Amino acid sequence: MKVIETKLKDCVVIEPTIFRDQRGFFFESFNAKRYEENAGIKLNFVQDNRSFSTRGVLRGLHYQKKFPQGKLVSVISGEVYDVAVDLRPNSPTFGMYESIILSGENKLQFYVPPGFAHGFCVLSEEADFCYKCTDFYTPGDEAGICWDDSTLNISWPISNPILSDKDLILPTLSQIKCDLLSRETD
Ligand SMILES: Cc1cn([C@H]2C[C@H](O)[C@@H](COP(=O)(O)OP(=O)(O)O[C@H]3O[C@@H](C)C(=O)[C@@H](O)[C@H]3O)O2)c(=O)[nH]c1=O
Repeated sequence: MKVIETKLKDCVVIEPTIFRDQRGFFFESFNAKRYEENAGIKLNFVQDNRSFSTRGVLRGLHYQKKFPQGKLVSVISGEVYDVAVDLRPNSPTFGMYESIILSGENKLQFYVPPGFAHGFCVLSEEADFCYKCTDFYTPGDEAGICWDDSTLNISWPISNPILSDKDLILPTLSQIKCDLLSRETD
């Protein structure tokens, strides 16, 4: 496996080693020992998620407040533009984002640490998306930032995305900044 650093502290891209033969391919999509030794991912994953979306769907940018989730995300089939935003107030890269194209073809994985917001938009006709989480989904703890926040200025490759009702009314980063800072001192 190859681990590629990003400009955001602790957020890495993983290129798994793919074994191909006449039958097709094989790869380890997770291995606790290797992912800790090579990519520094020490937290245990406790929940696996899968979502299916069609072209133009944008999910995000989501995070959990009291129970932050680290996410190891990848695409089984299709192609997405995936985004992580550093929301850790004490981080040198607070408020910055990283993006990557994930696809069934490139088989890349993106590790989005706890304390980040995460989202993606679908570039193919359909996308089958999967991710492991380091904490459980906690209804009521969910939060988000609007995808088109001008401060973040994310270079989304689509316009007029299809959003959930919940994602249509998310606040901006500046609107949640006080909340993030107050939680840091709790
Ligand atoms: C995220 C999640 C949702 N649900 C339920 C709640 C709801 O009825 C339905 C759809 O939920 P959502 O609209 O929040 O799904 P979605 O918009 O796909 O939310 C996900 O977006 C991506 C970008 C992430 O990073 C994830 O952490 C998660 O926030 O599924 C669970 O049961 N468990 C979960 O872990």
